[in-house]
Amino acid sequence: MKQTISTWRHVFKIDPDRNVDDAALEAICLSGTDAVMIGGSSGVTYDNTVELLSRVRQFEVPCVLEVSSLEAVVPGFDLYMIPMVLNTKHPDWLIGHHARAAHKYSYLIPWEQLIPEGYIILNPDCTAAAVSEANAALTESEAAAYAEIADKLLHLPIVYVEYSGMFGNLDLVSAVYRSLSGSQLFYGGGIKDADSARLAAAVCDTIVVGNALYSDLKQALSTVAAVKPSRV
Ligand SMILES: CC(C)=CCC/C(C)=C/CC/C(C)=C/CC/C(C)=C/CC/C(C)=C/CC/C(C)=C/CC/C(C)=C/COP(=O)(O)OP(=O)(O)O
Ligand SMILES: O=P(O)(O)OC[C@@H](O)CO
Ligand SMILES: [Mg+2]
Repeated sequence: MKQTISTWRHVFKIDPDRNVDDAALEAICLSGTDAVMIGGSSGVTYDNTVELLSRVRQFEVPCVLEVSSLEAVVPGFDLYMIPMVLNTKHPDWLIGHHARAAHKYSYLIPWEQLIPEGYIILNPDCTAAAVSEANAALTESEAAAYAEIADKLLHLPIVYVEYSGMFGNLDLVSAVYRSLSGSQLFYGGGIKDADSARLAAAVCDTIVVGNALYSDLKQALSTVAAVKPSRV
């Protein structure tokens, strides 16, 4: 299925390292979300990714893999989102792992299905920040400067402001949004209900909802209608 991400307003991110029962997965996939993204920053394996993909594939919703580990790249997704951490202290997380992947597997890589994401990680306590050695202590204008480089110099299709596990500083997100002219802004972190979804959606293009699926599914599902026009 040919995918376009530019119309996405809402994405659910599900973690292969966490349990989701069949009823919950059905509700997520039939919720009207624009896409299901499979990913996590730890405990993601080939086996748990294949298993989750095959369960999601019972439904029509677009399903994309956010690659965080080379060992867990599984064929059969609609798209592969490739995080590049802009505010890392170590070049491995910006481009080093990626270059090693290309060096080893270039002939296997379906390049037209890969979409790079310029990550700006801002919750110092999340696993993704620890794994990728992110400098999460950025001011509003510093974060906007990273975004501007991603957009105007690197021409990345996505800038992803990541507050995984906490609701972010929306003044900062808004400053990032204003600095972009071409990149699509994804925001994720601490969206748990319709109100927080609406607030975040006002300052980005696409919201990503993850943890709330595991803490209060009903409230998490309500984030879809909060940001997407209702279907007739
Ligand atoms: C046919 C086919 C598909 C063949 C395969 C071809 C192939 C090998 C393709 C790979 C191409 C490629 C360039 C891969 C990149 C490899 C790689 C390892 C890149 C590094 C990615 C990265 C920067 C990871 C750091 C952590 C991070 C930013 C993860 C993003 C996801 C994220 C933030 C999840 C949130 O995690 P969660 O657990 O929910 O939350 P916490 O952090 O709070 O715990
Ligand atoms: O899990 P939450 O806090 O909703 O964040 C969503 C996503 O940005 C995580 O990568
Ligand atoms: Mg995780």
